[in-house]
Amino acid sequence: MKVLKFGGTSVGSVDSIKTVISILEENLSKGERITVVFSAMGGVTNRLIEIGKMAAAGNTEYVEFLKGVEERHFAVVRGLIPVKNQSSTFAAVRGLFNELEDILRGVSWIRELSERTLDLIMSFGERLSTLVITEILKSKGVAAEFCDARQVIRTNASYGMGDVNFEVTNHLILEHFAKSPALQCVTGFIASTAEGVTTTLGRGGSDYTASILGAALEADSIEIWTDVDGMMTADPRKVANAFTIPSISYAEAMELSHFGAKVIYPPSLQPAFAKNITLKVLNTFNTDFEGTYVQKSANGKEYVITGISSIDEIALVNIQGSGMIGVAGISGRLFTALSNNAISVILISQASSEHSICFSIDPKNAQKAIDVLEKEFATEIGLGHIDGISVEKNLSIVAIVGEGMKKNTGISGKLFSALGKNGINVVATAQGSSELNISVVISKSDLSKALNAIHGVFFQSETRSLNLFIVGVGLIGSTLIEQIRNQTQYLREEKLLNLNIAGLSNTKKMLLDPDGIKPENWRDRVMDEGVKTSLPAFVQRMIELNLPNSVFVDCTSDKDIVQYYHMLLDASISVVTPNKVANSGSYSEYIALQRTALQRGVKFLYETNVGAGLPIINTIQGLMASGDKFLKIEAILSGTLSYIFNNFGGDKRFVDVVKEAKAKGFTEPDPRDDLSGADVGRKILILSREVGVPLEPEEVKISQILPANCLAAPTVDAFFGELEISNAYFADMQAAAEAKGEKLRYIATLENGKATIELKTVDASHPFYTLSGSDNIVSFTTERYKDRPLVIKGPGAGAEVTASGVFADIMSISSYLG
Ligand SMILES: NC(=O)C1=CN([C@@H]2O[C@H](COP(=O)(O)OP(=O)(O)OC[C@H]3O[C@@H](n4cnc5c(N)ncnc54)[C@H](OP(=O)(O)O)[C@@H]3O)[C@@H](O)[C@H]2O)C=CC1
Ligand SMILES: N[C@@H](CC=O)C(=O)O
Ligand code: NA
Repeated sequence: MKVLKFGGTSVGSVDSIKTVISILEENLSKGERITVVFSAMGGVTNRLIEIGKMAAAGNTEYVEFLKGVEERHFAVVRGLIPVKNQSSTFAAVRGLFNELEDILRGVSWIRELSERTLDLIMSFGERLSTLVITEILKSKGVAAEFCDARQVIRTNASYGMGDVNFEVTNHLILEHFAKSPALQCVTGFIASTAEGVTTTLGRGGSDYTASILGAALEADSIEIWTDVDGMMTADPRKVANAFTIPSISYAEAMELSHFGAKVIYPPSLQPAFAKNITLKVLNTFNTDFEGTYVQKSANGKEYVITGISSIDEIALVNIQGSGMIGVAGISGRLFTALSNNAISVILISQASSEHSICFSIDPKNAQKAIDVLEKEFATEIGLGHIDGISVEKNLSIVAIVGEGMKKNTGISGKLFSALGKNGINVVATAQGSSELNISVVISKSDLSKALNAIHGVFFQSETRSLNLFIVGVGLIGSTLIEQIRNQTQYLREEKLLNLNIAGLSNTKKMLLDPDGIKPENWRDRVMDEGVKTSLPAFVQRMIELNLPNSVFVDCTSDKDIVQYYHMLLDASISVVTPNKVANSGSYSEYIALQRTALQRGVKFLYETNVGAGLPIINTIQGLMASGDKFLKIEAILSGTLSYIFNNFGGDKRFVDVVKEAKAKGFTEPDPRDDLSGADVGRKILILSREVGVPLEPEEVKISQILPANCLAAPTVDAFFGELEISNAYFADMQAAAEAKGEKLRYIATLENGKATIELKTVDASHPFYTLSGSDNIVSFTTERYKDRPLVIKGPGAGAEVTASGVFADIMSISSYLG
């Protein structure tokens, strides 16, 4: 035998009632013994309260409102009962409305709406819906019977939330059901006193009715039919990845619902839980879905936590003072005073120093709480034993819930690390010794970010998102987007990672979309929907969006963009860049960025600053972290110059090889940066800093390979013009080297704290002789690699290798964020 309860939305319209009827028919066709409880049609209870208040205020417009309610019920009768059977139901419905009209007239005469009268007014909602549905079932030949719960559920006279007398109630239920073999259609939410006065069951009322019936009748299960797919791991309006919890324990359901999950109200299901009855939360609008099973203990737990719940808005009250330390009874007095004034406390936290106690409450009680406590502790405040009482608003609570936390280590670590890595400050925290719940108080503006970040780390088999904001969609930026496009499926399937491009910009247009810009059509979207670029606006919007796991990717060579890095890192947003500007400015700037990233617990990654995708920076950082000491670095760090010296000669003019290098994507956006040695200068400067030599840019000694006329060229076009007329200069240089059987190499060296860059010729015995294409080569002589240096060699420029280095940095942030 089972009890089914249908909520307001399930019985809210002709269509939804049709579904309800088919669910009932299916049960009956299987020979199930069932009892059904109905809520009022969706919105009707609130409407009746409104109408009652209007009547009490003498506002006669309530009559119109009441007509609207009546029409909704008539529409159901017309829609679902055959014409020949309609008149008796219309008459019965009308009869109830006549009664209600009389009551409301009385209310409007005496201008008074007591809780007792309001309970009576509200009772019409369930009486009407249940009456109509019973008649529909009867018209379909089902042996159904209307059961007014006031006949079987007894409460005391606490109007608004009657206290159930279970002894009498259970007896009445058993008696009624013993003599009524027909399908009982029971009004939810309502009950009566022993004197027959109508009462209601308070929050979660119809669920309570189902639970009381289920427990009394020892049902096998209770089905709560609602309008969502069961209980979810988090509020789906805030966490797009939230999913239905298949199985949950009573205790977990209690904890989750305490913090806002409104699907069911488990305290009202206590009678069923006490009898160990399985509860199923099912969706009337998705009947095939399994829903959530609520049982004594949940089965087949896949995750260590069961769900995350939250309260959007709370106030945190803090009371502190040295006079509280070691003094017994302070908290007793505090909470008694609050309770005497009906201020309910949501969370409490006290440090073991006993210097302060903080607790959270509904913000609407904040002032009252202060007044109450200032009065209670007036003497202590006067004597200075208590400093005072402060209140902080605009806060939210997030709680992770689950029996899996019990005696399992690392869970709070995981929670706080997810918050920390996303720059979310924890204002207060509480964990009960039941280990069922860890709650944190955070700023309200971080709520959605916190929920998503926590959901991502605890429910790892779901796809996590990394939100990318890419500025610079030229050669490297656009290649990166293409690589992301090609990897989307692999990352989703194999790494459960969704790279969400949430922002894009070039110098002309920018587009931010937290829902994502697809790599397939980003050009069109930026063109069509983009607005005029403003970097400050881009960065500000990013910070405002406050998305979890955000990464800023700078694929420009812009000098001014760097000023935003600090702001971004400070807002706990990681930065990835191939742009060398930030790390090759002043040493203090370089160090400041490293420190900010470290302090904020986010990443600033720039592997492609040197040698494009070759693992040069990572190798140095690994060696440094493990305590190695660098004695010497010798390197070819320009893909462009490497390519030029590997391909120049014969009948190829120097200028043409430079143009080829540019066309192959090896050069800087301005190729003068490569040929002037500036780019290599920046790279050896960055390497110096990475190995602990704090050089300034002007300390790098660069010997020029360009003649003065090329260096002086004011524009890129003019520069190419000067290269054309200087061909003999380069040809002579090359010929001289060839004559010796040697090759030209532009070599950067760091030794004894000094960085130099020189054009040298190397013979066949030199390790740098055999380079080809755009190869870079770096030779590290360290204390551990002293006799034979550690050498890294390979293509050190080009769109694909650079973009893939940027991609790898992005992936390492994804692993870091967990
Ligand atoms: N090529 C290579 O092998 C390597 C390159 N790098 C570095 O990669 C970076 C990008 O190089 P590359 O792709 O060739 O350069 P491109 O000139 O092709 O692209 C630069 C992009 O940045 C945009 N941009 C520039 N300034 C701004 C700004 N202030 N606001 C918004 N957008 C801006 C440009 O917009 P618009 O299109 O409107 O001009 C363009 O989309 C450089 O820093 C380079 O040093 C690093 C390692 C290797
Ligand atoms: N222009 C650079 C690209 C990589 O940083 C080079 O040629 O090496
Ligand atoms: Na690199």
